[in-house]
Amino acid sequence: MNVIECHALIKNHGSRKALNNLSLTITENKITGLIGRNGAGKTTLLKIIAGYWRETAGEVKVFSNKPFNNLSVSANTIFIDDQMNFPTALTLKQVLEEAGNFYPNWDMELALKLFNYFSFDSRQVHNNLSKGNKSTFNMIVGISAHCPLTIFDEPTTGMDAAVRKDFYRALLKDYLAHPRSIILSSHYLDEIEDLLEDVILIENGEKYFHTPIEELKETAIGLSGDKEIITGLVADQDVLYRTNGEGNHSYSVVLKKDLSSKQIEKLRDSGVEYHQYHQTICACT
Ligand SMILES: Nc1ncnc2c1ncn2[C@@H]1O[C@H](COP(=O)(O)OP(=O)(O)OP(=O)(O)O)[C@@H](O)[C@H]1O
Repeated sequence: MNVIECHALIKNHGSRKALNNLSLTITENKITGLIGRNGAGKTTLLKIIAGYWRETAGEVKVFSNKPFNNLSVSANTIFIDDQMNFPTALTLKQVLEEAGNFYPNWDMELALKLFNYFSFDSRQVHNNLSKGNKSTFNMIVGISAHCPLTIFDEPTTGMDAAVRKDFYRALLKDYLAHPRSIILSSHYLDEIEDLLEDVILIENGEKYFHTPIEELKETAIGLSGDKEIITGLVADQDVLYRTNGEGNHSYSVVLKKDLSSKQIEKLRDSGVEYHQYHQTICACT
């Protein structure tokens, strides 16, 4: 079943085009990574999918409904980011208790387990938490809600490396027990690649590729350097993504990995940089 369908989606923020004719389909019960550099349009896309923002043009369907201001979509969706606010009069523990009234699949046992594991104090209030602890608490809400569509927009802001690792482990463990549709946006594919089934790369509001992660791992390499040399080298290759910065030496491509060792040697001799796929994508940030 398709959980999300976007067709020719456009979103303008004033004169700025944040999404530009973007089409994609996400099927149910998958963890999908949404990758792109700053300003690529990730948050805009996710807020439209979550029903917070209305598209300028094109079509978006979530659970077969237009998501903007739609009660059925919001009952089945949770959107976690670092701007989340909770009532200031409630302690963290009370927030977890109240969440059970909002989310029909709320797993209080899991919420309390994670709450204790990450050493939260039940009397604390959300407003007074550090940036990293806010993200950690938000993530506990996001996982424990067991929403059919769970969206994490840059969920690890401020978390240190150990907590990020624990979060990804907790998310994967819970997803395996309770499969659902999860979208995880990040600048860093290498950090989340072990969780993902599919990856979507967007750039300048457009989709560059949407592919199973295993396929990407097996088949992709990145090249960057002189545009003319690279264009000549990849003329007969299956290019997944290309970006054309300013000047001759900022051209990058991600392509299917069927270069011979001779070709790779030639690349290095000609000054073209050769990377594993994720290093090139991460370098976009
Ligand atoms: N509320 C807004 N008003 C005006 N412009 C906006 C607004 N939100 C986003 N934009 C613009 O839309 C474009 C896409 O921004 P968006 O936040 O969706 O990108 P992103 O990929 O999530 O970036 P980041 O990784 O930095 O969070 C950017 O050019 C941004 O400046």
